[in-house]
Amino acid sequence: MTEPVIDARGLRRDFTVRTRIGRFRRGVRVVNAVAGVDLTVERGELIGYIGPNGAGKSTTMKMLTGVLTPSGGQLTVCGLRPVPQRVKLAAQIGVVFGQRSSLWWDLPLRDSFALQRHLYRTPSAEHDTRLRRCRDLLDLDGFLDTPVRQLSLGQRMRGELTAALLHGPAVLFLDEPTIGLDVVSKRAVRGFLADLAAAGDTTIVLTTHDLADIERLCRRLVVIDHGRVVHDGDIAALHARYGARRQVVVDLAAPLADPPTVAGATLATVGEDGLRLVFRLETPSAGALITALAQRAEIRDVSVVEPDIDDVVARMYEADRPPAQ
Ligand SMILES: Nc1ncnc2c1ncn2[C@@H]1O[C@H](COP(=O)(O)OP(=O)(O)OP(=O)(O)O)[C@@H](O)[C@H]1O
Repeated sequence: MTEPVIDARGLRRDFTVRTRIGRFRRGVRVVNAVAGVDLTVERGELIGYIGPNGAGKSTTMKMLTGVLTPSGGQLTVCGLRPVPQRVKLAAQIGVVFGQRSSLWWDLPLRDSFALQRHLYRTPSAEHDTRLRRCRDLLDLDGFLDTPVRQLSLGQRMRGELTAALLHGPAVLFLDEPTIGLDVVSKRAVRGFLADLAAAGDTTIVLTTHDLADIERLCRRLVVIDHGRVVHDGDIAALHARYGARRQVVVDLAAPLADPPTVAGATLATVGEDGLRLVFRLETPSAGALITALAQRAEIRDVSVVEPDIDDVVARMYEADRPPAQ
């Protein structure tokens, strides 16, 4: 068996934070930002690394990319120890962190990419092939000659993704790559990542709060909360385990005095005019509910609303918390 691309055992990172106690005294408090994470990622996998604010996602990403030294545990990425072997690791990984740019602000994208090639000493033919592919798939040609500071956020993000891939990394780390992007750029970025994942050569670790990113891209979700992994599996298993409910929104032609009771569906709200009913589904299928309603009333429209990932995470959070004393 080949070695996993990412292998973390009991990975920890603490921060010591100064606090004020009363008016004059000061104390220190230790924050266990990452509190013993086990994570194994095989070559070619795409994982979603998700969790509520402050869960420890960015801290983990910083350790995986060699920016932060772990406080404990064992960690290898591409067989390397990220901090001591940071220079070697840089050749193996690509990083897109929303707040930081790897592009030169005053240069056109085209020149940033050329500099990138020199920095990484990428052979021209390889560089040109990869750039050609990114130009096509991310539709870069309209703004290749525009200075980076004049690009829209969506254009810049497409440029950042290209820059992260031109040296042919084995692993791509993406922190919120679609946050704040316009619809066209979001679609371009998601489509591009889906293709990259399907090709199977690049391992991708993605943190995001965007449900559409997760549903479109992540077969495997690793959920972290309070610095610990609380779920590692697919999205269906997550929904099943934490009982997030889909909703069925039904618009009727006329109000219905006494909506039918159907096993597996609970009437959650009725619109003010009585024309819109919202049901919470306990079972995977909305079929029985729609059939029962259609026998009693004229249905104008039906839509099924998937549970929000934040909702799932919130439930998970409640489930793991000890009951209030
Ligand atoms: N440099 C630091 N000094 C002190 N505490 C820190 C530092 N960096 C992170 N923390 C704390 O560690 C915990 C985890 O933070 P982290 O940024 O990793 O969370 P996150 O899951 O990425 O959150 P978000 O979704 O809001 O970006 C938080 O309680 C945060 O306040």
